[in-house]
Amino acid sequence: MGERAPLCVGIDPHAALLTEWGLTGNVGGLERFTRTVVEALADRVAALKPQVAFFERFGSRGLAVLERAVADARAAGALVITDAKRGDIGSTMTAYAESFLTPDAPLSSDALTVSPYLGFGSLAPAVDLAREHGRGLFVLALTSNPEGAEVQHAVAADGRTVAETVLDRLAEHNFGAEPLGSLGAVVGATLPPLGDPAAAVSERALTAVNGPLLAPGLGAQGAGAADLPRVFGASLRQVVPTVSRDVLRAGPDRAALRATADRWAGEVRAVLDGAAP
Ligand SMILES: O=c1ccn([C@@H]2O[C@H](COP(=O)(O)O)[C@@H](O)[C@H]2O)c(=O)[nH]1
Repeated sequence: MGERAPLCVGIDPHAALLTEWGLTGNVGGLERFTRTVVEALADRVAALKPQVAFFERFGSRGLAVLERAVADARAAGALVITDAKRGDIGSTMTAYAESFLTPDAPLSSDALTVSPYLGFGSLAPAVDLAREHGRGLFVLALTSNPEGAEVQHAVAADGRTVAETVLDRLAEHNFGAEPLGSLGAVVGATLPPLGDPAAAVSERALTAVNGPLLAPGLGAQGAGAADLPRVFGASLRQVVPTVSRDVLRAGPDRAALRATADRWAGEVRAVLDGAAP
């Protein structure tokens, strides 16, 4: 991740955070919050991850704030991973992919989170468009929330968990790419350690993805940097650690936002450096 902090910070303007920052709970507050985060962090962290839900809540004016944030963050050199978790039948998936992955789209992003739970093949239009335009996807495999297990831990006829099936499909797409392919997975940092009977994927499957592993769950959801080696094992070098509320709570002071992001960056760097090939 170069000179930038090896960290993705989420832009999640929760109603409670707007209040904590002394902002009004309207689109004006949303805009102030979002602009502050982008101005404080877009020049120092590897990636910013706006959570679309918090912008959609305000309708078209919220989406206008999101558009500007995406453009400003990219202009400042941060990668923008738009967290929209899109997934639908293939023909509709094309429209979702065009909304986030084509260069001229108002919400044109470096990467998009997508859901494979209408079948991995339904994501084909997004895969094709990401390839065509040099963008990335993060496919939900093992999410950080405990409820995800009832779907993602289910065992298919061949003995693999559903999550492992998703990882294996990504591995097919990224096979041979160097240093890594652009199709990644979402794998929560909150998961049980590899080898634990409750872990639904193997170290082999994670490593074989040969693409980035977006790891939410740090901070507010309880995971820490020290958990990453236990959860990811040999795939640690692929991990993109991501944190939202734990950094955002430091605002609205820009220096405090930067200091908190720097602290997280230091902690994850210490762990990731140990995994460098
Ligand atoms: O498995 C997942 C996938 C996505 N998320 C999203 O990441 C952030 C986490 O926010 P925190 O404040 O750091 O808990 C949020 O936007 C989620 O929708 C996730 O948590 N887990």
